[in-house]
Amino acid sequence: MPHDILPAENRVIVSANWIQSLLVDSANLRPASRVSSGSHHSIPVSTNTLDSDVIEVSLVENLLGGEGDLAVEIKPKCGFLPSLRLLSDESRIVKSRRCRLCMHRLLRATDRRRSPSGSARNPTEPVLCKVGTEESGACNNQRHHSGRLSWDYCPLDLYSSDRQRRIHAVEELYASWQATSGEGNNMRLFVSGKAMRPTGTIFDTILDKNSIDSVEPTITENSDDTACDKMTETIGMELPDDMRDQLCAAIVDALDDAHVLPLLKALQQEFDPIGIEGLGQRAREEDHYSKGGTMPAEPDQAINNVFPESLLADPSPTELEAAKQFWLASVARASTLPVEPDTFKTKDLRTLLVFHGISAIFKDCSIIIRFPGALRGHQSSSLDPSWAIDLVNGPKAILKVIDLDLKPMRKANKWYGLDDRIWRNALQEEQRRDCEMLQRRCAP
Ligand SMILES: O=P(O)(O)O[C@@H]1[C@@H](OP(=O)(O)O)[C@H](OP(=O)(O)O)[C@H](O)[C@H](OP(=O)(O)O)[C@H]1OP(=O)(O)O
Ligand SMILES: Nc1ncnc2c1ncn2[C@@H]1O[C@H](COP(=O)(O)OP(=O)(O)OP(=O)(O)O)[C@@H](O)[C@H]1O
Repeated sequence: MPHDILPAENRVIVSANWIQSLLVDSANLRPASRVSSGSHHSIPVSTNTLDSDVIEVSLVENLLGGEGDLAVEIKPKCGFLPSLRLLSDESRIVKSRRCRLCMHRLLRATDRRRSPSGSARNPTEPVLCKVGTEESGACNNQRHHSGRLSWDYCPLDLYSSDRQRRIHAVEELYASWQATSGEGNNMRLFVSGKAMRPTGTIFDTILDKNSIDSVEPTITENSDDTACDKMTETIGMELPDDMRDQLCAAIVDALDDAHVLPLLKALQQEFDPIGIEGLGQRAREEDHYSKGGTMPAEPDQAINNVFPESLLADPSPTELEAAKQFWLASVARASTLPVEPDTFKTKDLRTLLVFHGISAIFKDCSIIIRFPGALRGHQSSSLDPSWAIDLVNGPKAILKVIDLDLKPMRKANKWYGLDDRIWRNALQEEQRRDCEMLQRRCAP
């Protein structure tokens, strides 16, 4: 990543006691399920470190800005379709036409529908993207412009070379902000450094879920779930259409100026040549061959531990350096095409898993775009009715990429299992919908 799109960072020495009390005080801001799921590396303060009085920490610039600044955080997610040759006959049916995020959103909707209270809370069903080819990018989403209870943000739109599709993607991200009452993670808006909700209410911090819940009683009490689980029927004030359009266009301009999306997509794709499904298949093959057997015609259904523990240590500095050299070599080739999947037959499974973990970082990172001084007539404690966004006369937007920390390798089995659930559900949903359509057509 070029340094100019990374947050400025300084190493500073602070009191270990102070860090410890900060950790304790902030502990309950983090959703319990996220703490217990073990999805993160442990808090980087070892017992040893706390034995000394001081500790070196990383101080990162506040990207949200201050008084009068408007900031937007977006999480673009995965922007490409997997190589079809390496998919099973069944998964190819959906993975060739649906992007991962749209299928995941559908899985969440299915899970909600099946949960006892889910359907009542979420009257809408998200729309699946349906792509033609990735190149033509004929993303055939059904568009929702009137109601903002649902959204159909598709990353393939955002990463597309067609500006209209990029604009549409950002509009749908904005719709996700509205439909999730500002609690979704695909788009967040900040005014003078404070998280904003569609009602126009400004909160001290979006991490303070308690204050959000107390102000907005329709938010589910289960406040540690993911974006889609937060869909409620509550929609408050939204920006006037002209301001919203101005904002969406300015976001696309900032993304384009920084050339950040093609870079993210290249990193995602280059390090994920065969997909988690292909990696699982390879692991099964290696397991069978090492036991002297032959592969069964159908892959077994034991999806939870497809990768053995021995392959899941976190990457060593040597492995990370090798990955960096691999990336630099592919940049030097200056090819716009990803490395052919066949090339990876020579790479061992461990290397491919490390690569996959690196790809996962870029599929899950976020971008903060700040428009300095964009808010005219804005007071920090309230939204003055006369406030307006001026994205034309202010200084240039500042864009930075965040959340680029390494994913723990032990998540690989989870990634495999989730991918399996995601595509199987999409397949079932397609079949169910086809079946319903047929029934409607055939009804006397
Ligand atoms: O698997 P996904 O696509 O659901 O991504 C997870 C994210 O869910 P999302 O779909 O963006 O709402 C999830 O986002 P939230 O915490 O739900 O906002 C995390 O970013 C998670 O990564 P990590 O455990 O924090 O390292 C992400 O997990 P990884 O797959 O990146 O490991
Ligand atoms: N430099 C920054 N300036 C302002 N806000 C930031 C900055 N870095 C992160 N944030 C905010 O904090 C949130 C969490 O940061 P980040 O995603 O990097 O941490 P994390 O440990 O991965 O948390 P989580 O698991 O909840 O995503 C971001 O979504 C963003 O809103």
